[in-house]
Amino acid sequence: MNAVLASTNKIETKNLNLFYKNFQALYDVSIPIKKNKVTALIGPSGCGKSTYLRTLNRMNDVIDGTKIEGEVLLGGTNIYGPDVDPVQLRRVVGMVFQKPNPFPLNIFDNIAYGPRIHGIKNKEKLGSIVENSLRSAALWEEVKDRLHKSALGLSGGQQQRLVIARVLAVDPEVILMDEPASALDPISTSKIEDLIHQLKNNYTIVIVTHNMQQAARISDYTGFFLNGEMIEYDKTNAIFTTPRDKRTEDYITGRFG
Ligand SMILES: Nc1ncnc2c1ncn2[C@@H]1O[C@H](COP(=O)(O)OP(=O)(O)OP(=O)(O)O)[C@@H](O)[C@H]1O
Repeated sequence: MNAVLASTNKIETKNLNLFYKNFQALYDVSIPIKKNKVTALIGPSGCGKSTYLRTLNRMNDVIDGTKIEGEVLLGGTNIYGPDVDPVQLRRVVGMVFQKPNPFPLNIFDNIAYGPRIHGIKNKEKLGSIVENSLRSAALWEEVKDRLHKSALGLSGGQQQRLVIARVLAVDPEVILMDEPASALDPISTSKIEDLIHQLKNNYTIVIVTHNMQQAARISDYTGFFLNGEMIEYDKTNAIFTTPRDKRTEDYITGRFG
């Protein structure tokens, strides 16, 4: 079997079309997203990467006038089906944005926020979720003595790891990241990249990035988007060394975008 098709799919999008009112932003996008792998989405500005990412946890639902056709299967279930609760879905498919967005609360309460909403009240249980999530996000050692200080006092890179810990605290299966390191300095970026590498042992990760070196460094699979179409999807190494489509080659060699 083709190596690209060999490992298990965590999410499959099938013939996805997305419209913002009369404007079509995605055309017939089909991608198999592999379990416990990092999939990078690359392409020039405005080609639909973030739009596609948002279809994976129905974040586009909150944008007025959005219409979607096709299927997004998560473990075989269409997430756009009538029985799916988008709030529950977003627990399973968490999201991290470009700018870290901690709540104006202390560090502990930022992480405990989601578990509390999902009904966990027990102090000890919350304490262990907070500690485990911060450990998994490689932040525990830096914040363990200031859990009751404001999260807004952390550096940008620490805030982004806090946001990742907040996502982990509700026990997701998939983590979507929209340019999670583009607002960070090189050292913080490298910490986030190391963290992504760790996290894929337990989670499936989809990341939008403008940085092709980053895509090459951290991802197992890469999808190249152009004008709302997914032009080419393959193992990252193949995309960067032997792209099949001339447009992919032009993009990765810097001829446009
Ligand atoms: N809420 C919206 N309403 C209308 N059009 C939108 C909306 N969001 C995005 N678009 C349009 O959809 C297209 C795809 O945008 P999208 O943000 O998904 O691209 P992108 O590849 O993520 O871009 P960038 O790399 O610059 O973030 C663009 O033409 C954009 O202007």
